[in-house]
Amino acid sequence: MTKQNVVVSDADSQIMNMAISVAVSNSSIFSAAAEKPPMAPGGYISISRKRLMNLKNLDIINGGERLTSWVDSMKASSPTHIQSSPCLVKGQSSWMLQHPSALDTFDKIIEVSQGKQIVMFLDYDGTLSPIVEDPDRAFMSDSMRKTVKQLARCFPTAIVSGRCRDKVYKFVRLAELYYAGSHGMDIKGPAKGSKYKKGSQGVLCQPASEFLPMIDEVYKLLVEKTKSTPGAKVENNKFCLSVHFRCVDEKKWSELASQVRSVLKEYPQLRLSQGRKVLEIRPTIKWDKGKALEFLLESLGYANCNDVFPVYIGDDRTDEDAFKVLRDRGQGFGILVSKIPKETSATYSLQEPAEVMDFLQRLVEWKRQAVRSQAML
Ligand SMILES: O=P(O)(O)OC[C@H]1O[C@H](O[C@H]2O[C@H](CO)[C@@H](O)[C@H](O)[C@H]2O)[C@H](O)[C@@H](O)[C@@H]1O
Repeated sequence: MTKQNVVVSDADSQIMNMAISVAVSNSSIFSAAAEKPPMAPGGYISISRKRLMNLKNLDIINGGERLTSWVDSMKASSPTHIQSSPCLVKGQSSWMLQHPSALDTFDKIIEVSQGKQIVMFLDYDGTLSPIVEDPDRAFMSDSMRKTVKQLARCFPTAIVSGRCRDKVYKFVRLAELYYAGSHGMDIKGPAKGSKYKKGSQGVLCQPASEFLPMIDEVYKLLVEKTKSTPGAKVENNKFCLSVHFRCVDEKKWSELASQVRSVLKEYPQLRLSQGRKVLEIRPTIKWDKGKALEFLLESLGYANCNDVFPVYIGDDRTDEDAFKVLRDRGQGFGILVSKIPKETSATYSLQEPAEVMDFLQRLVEWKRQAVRSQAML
């Protein structure tokens, strides 16, 4: 297995020149000589954005893909493979022009939201809490909790997470928020204390409830199957499952992919996608974080409404569904939390949870100031 740097050439939009290092094996992507792209200057391999997206967005239905594609995708999504290079720095600045910092453009953002109701959607892991090795210890700081609490007093606010709703609630511990767990497949309104609460606000939506027994069954099978792979961790997120490989030695990723695939091939009703060093398994129903966002806007009374301004902040591929919805609606915008250039439908960017907190605090400050000014009129 050889390691080579890959520069993503973006013929269509010429946006991205990000450099990632991919361990190139005899994968389906690179195996056929005719399919090998020519070497670009500087020893980089140049592949088209379309091909990279095929690799990155590998949405593997019931294990039909070649195993090497799984492993390539796991590597391509792995931050440990990102290396600094002049090309990356250049790519970073051109990407930042396309996706400016939401902090630097704060005044512009406020200007376009004028007269509209801002509604906030916040992903959890990597957005409100830093990414850590142990998923059970992804705690949110007290200052972030305080900020989100203040935010929810100013705007309707929802947490949209891949985690099961109960677990994300245990981390956030704010009853006044909307929660959409299991990648939006489990939505509940605020228990108390929200002026944006509508009706009784119990469970609002569980579109995958019939999959519960299957998810439980597959969870047990995956735990059993992957127990021989050191560091692998299967997380039951109620309507979906996560197989973590952050703590698995890279040499064992192929073994883990093979174990997961052997279980999933018996369950064509489930599909697999990828997050940050995690394989995500969920029902094949047409429901995702984007649909959850639309459902929540509707529940809040903002369906077909022109004066709403939804803002979605997230760091993961699963957040792209919500970014796309906002793009397509032409309402509000998405903010991608990332230190590195990524293909995204988000409009703006923030580097890390600390910057997310700064941005949320500025929103709160702006709103308070606006209310004060209004009261003085
Ligand atoms: O939608 P999110 O709230 O971002 O949830 C996506 C997954 O997040 C968690 O995993 C990620 O964070 C962990 C803790 O920092 C990290 O160890 C892991 O590598 C990341 O993938 C969560 O554990 C998953 O269940 C969620 O699906």
